[in-house]
Amino acid sequence: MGGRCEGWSSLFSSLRRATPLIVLASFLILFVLYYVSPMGAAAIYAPPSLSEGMGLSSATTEAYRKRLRVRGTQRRLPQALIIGVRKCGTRALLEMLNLHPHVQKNGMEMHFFDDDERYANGLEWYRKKMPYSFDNQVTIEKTPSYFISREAPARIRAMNKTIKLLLIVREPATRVLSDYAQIMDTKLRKGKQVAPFHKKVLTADGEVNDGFKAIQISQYAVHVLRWLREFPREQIHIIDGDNLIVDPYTEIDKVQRFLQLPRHIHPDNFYFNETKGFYCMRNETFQKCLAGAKGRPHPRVDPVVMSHLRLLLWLAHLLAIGGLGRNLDPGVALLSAPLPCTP
Ligand SMILES: Nc1ncnc2c1ncn2[C@@H]1O[C@H](COP(=O)(O)OS(=O)(=O)O)[C@@H](OP(=O)(O)O)[C@H]1O
Repeated sequence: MGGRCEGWSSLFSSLRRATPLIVLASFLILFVLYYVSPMGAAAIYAPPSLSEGMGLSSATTEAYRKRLRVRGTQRRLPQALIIGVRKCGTRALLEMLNLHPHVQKNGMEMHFFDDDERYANGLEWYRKKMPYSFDNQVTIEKTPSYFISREAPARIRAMNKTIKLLLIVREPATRVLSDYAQIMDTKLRKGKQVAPFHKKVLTADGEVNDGFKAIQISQYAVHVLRWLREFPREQIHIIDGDNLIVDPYTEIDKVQRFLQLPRHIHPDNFYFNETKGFYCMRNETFQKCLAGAKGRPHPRVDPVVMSHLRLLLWLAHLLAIGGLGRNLDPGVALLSAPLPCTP
């Protein structure tokens, strides 16, 4: 009897002696679980999969995502921006980069640097709109209209003169057609008429119609010159949007390197979706194709009109670069003048 009692009491006393050690070990385990558990990653990746499964709107998903805070994260100003060009694959680029664990996208177009009212809210307001990120992650925002904004380049430089800029372009006439397809879609939905493509892009005497905003946007050289006044060329990475459609990995891999990220995105992250006719994305936790508004069929246009437009836009680029031409002088006067807008 006495032997059994001695056994219990020695067990209790060793337990008592080990108590501080047990408490410390439990704290350590809890600490490690809290910071390293996959819940953190799950929280970050949960919204995209939820949005697919539950059909949440992207705005709802974005709002949900922005409220989630994982320990060790904070909201940061973007260290990279997709500045444009509209209809060149800016959304695909952002979503594809977001496959990288060191990238944290801001899903909504913020229009912070091209909208005076928003800009007046100040950088702290803008920072608070950004998603939570870890300190080894790059926060990326995309607003395609920064590209054509007069004010955006200097404002962005004032925020961070070493920021990395991503500019995705497509063959300029194809971009005009894509823009026209979107304008047409919106107008037809509202029961409005749309002028045929050739009437929108060319004047009656066969010149390029500079009054059409889609044409102004496709005159890349005029806008690029404005950016180059604020940023060195090495800080702007140009992505081939036509190639992103057919070979996304090659383009994304170049961006990974430009952003000095570990090479985490692989060819397997992309798969061709026959029904959609485009590449979709996947990683360990989700797969995603862009919504129907991306990759809508283009209206059929007379190939002669397209090649004429291509030639005229190419000439416009040369004139802008060479500083020749009546409307395309890249001098201060033109580059700082507001764009005429008659879409
Ligand atoms: N993987 C994938 N899936 C779907 N769409 C893709 C993809 N890669 C590039 N693209 C091209 O992206 C074009 C739309 O460009 P943006 O996202 O810049 O448009 S927008 O300015 O934000 O409205 C869109 O242009 P359109 O085809 O003219 O609609 C697509 O061709």
